[in-house]
Amino acid sequence: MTTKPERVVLIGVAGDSGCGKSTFLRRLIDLFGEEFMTVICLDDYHSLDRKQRKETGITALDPRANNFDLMYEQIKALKEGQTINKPIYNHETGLIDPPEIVKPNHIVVVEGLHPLYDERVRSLLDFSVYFDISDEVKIAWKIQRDMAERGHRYEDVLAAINSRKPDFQKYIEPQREFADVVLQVLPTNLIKDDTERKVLRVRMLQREGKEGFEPAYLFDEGSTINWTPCGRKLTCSYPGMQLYYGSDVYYGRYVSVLEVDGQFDNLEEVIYIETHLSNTSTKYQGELTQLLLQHREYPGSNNGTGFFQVLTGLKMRAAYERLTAKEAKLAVQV
Ligand SMILES: Nc1ncnc2c1ncn2[C@@H]1O[C@H](COP(=O)(O)OP(=O)(O)OP(=O)(O)O)[C@@H](O)[C@H]1O
Ligand SMILES: O=C(CO)[C@H](O)[C@H](O)COP(=O)(O)O
Repeated sequence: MTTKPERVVLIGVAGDSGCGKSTFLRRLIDLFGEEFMTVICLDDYHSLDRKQRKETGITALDPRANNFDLMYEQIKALKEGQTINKPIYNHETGLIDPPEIVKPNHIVVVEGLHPLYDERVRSLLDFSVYFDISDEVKIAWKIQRDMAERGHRYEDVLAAINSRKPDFQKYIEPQREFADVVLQVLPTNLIKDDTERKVLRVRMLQREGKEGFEPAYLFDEGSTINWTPCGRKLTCSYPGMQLYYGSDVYYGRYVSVLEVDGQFDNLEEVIYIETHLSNTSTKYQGELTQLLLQHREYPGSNNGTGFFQVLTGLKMRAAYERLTAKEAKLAVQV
């Protein structure tokens, strides 16, 4: 940590395992800097260790396997500027290790399966995102990672995903109702019966009416836009690229929707898309493209997943700047 924060800004990053949360956190570090930001992984609040879960048949996704009272007390304490003694869940051993000291920081990110599940924890968050990856894409990503990097067999990966599904639908997925931004990753509409899942359709749902959050839009705020940017200024090989902007109702609330279907052939050309977006919360024209280019090696940098992850990060930075400026103003008035 650099200096003692006047105001701790709390960010929630929710989603199932293997949905791109770690990649997103790396993008947040690019924006805030490692020193300025502390990440709390909510797996550390598992109250049942691996053996206990196996014995009881309760999964880690089930609230009964997690200590929400402690989670709330400790996140609240951090937000109030206090140091906490946080438990640690050890993924290597499956055991709960002795706790560690965590100091408050300017930005505290709470990431994992349940940041929006408990009403008390949720109410502490200043900004939140939910990673909503469709089953088809989740399976493709998990199979690619677990087979290539962890030596798992195809059938085992599939069985693991299926065994988590009932609790995922009961306890994890419903949290998307409460997120300020939902990033949906779906199969492309550009290829009929695509099975490779390399080309993706990505949607960024931005909550309307949240104080200080101005959703990004394409061309004209409030309109419905379908845009095919391929041509002289954007190189698109097969199957091309399609953008959409419009409004929708999501869990009974208005959201602004931005969508990118397809992939970028040349990342430098993303600037062309960026210049047609407004309310991006960038500090200069081209910053979004620059941030993408900075880590072109991250998964998804060449499609809507990377693009919208960066845009969501910029919205979080804007929230941080607004909240800390407000705090500073109040301090001057006192
Ligand atoms: N945008 C993307 N495009 C393609 N593959 C991706 C993308 N994001 C993530 N993946 C794949 O999914 C894997 C998991 O991503 P990541 O580690 O960011 O997710 P996570 O939610 O933090 O997972 P875990 O909780 O299991 O650590 C990556 O190794 C990569 O194979
Ligand atoms: O969904 C998860 C969050 O990352 C894990 O499955 C959960 O934390 C249990 O971990 P492990 O499988 O290592 O015991």
